[in-house]
Amino acid sequence: MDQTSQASTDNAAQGRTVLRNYVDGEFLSSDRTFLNINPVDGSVIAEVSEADQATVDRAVQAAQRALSGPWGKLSVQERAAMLHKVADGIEARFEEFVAAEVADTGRPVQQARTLDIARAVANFRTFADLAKTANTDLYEMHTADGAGALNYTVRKPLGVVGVISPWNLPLLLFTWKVAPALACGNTVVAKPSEESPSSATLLAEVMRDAGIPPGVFNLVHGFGKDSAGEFLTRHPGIAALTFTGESSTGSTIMKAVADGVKEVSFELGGKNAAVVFADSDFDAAVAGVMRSSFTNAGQVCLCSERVYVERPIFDRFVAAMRERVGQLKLGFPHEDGVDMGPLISHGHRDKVLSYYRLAREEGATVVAGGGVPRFGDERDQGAYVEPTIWTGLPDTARCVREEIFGPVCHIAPFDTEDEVVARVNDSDYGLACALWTNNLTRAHRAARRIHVGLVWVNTWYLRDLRTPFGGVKLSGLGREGGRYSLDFYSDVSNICIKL
Ligand SMILES: O=C(O)C(=O)/C=C/C=C/O
Repeated sequence: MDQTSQASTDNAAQGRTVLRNYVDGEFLSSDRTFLNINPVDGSVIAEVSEADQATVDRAVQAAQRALSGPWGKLSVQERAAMLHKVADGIEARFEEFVAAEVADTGRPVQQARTLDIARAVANFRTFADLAKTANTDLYEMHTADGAGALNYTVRKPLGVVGVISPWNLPLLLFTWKVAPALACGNTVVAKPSEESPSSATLLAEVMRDAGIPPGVFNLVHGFGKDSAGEFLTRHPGIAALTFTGESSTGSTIMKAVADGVKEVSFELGGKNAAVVFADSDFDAAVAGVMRSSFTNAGQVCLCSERVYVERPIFDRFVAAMRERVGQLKLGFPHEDGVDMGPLISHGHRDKVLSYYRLAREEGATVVAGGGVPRFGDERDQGAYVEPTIWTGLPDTARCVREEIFGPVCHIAPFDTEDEVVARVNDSDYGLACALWTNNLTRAHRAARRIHVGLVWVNTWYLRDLRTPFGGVKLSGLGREGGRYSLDFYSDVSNICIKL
């Protein structure tokens, strides 16, 4: 491992950029690298230095030391001020972060600007301020001797927090975890997805330049078996682990941390429903379901892959969706008005296309899409798929029950509220649901009956960062957001004083 002060270097021999790990304030290359591929055209963006067990050990040890260094002595106000400086640093290099995110994912530049990087800044600022202003509990207690007792709660750092984040909203989700973990006084060893390492690596430079002390924030790259993610999960020096990704991986991580009885926060998969009642604002519902089905090429854990439409408007709704899907512009990230980019990788595209084939085998009517677009240029080497709509499948179909994580939805009619609530709840997942209705009483009633962590009514993915975020069943464990993050990233202790 050679140590340098820069997040990346040029591999002159190959003419490639090499992304580094960041451990104890130093950027480390390694003799093992993997390729980071641009999903727009299949080109190589960079080589990524893979962190071996020794590097992960070094990172955890540095993070442990940092807890008792200057970082551990900061007041919450001083910590918050540093996190605001990190947010300032992201803003100062905003376009570099946009470019990094777009290179790794091929998403429209407009989305990277208005969602991904903007939310990274918001995540740091929100949790810096929440940590400063959050209250804790105090209970005055009556006692038999009449003197009473006082109970008050204190939040203390957990220690070293392990972060494993996904490729679908890379910097948004990476900072959704790193920001509160640091705001609560912890130190962090974080592993971004191998599919989207660039923005997290750039963040390491911003952390260093903002004055975050060495060892407080550490970044390790890797993927697959026997790699940084596993080393991190199993490491005895990790006090808690937060993970966003597939449910099956979450289950594997849970087994790995079980012996150490570590705290885990999981934001996992979903097979989310959108429910459109006949009394909804039709155009708003069409626009909303287009967003919730095709945003980020359907690669958001909150996307609607199941759409239920009340029968009187079913045919009209399907026709409107078919027309709108035909108008979606698939293109290069920098093109004006582009709605959708490629999937994250050829591997993920193979998975989505396997469901496109399965749907036909299960008897779906392919209302729109169902294949691979042909551009006649370098995008044909990318990972694009057509946005797709199905109808006609039974609720038991695999395409209606399994998470596909692509730009696709199945639309089915329903007749009564009781029926659709039961069908929405008939799922192994329970993350999010979007309801479209102008009947206020029904909105409240149905929202409470649906077994998920997040319900949106007449909107989708409208986020107040103070609210709890997470799912039930296979969609996850725990809640993050607002004080829920403060409670997860802290040891909460009660102190009882006898008066
Ligand atoms: O918006 C958020 O804070 C969030 O966690 C989004 C998660 C999306 C997962 O695919």
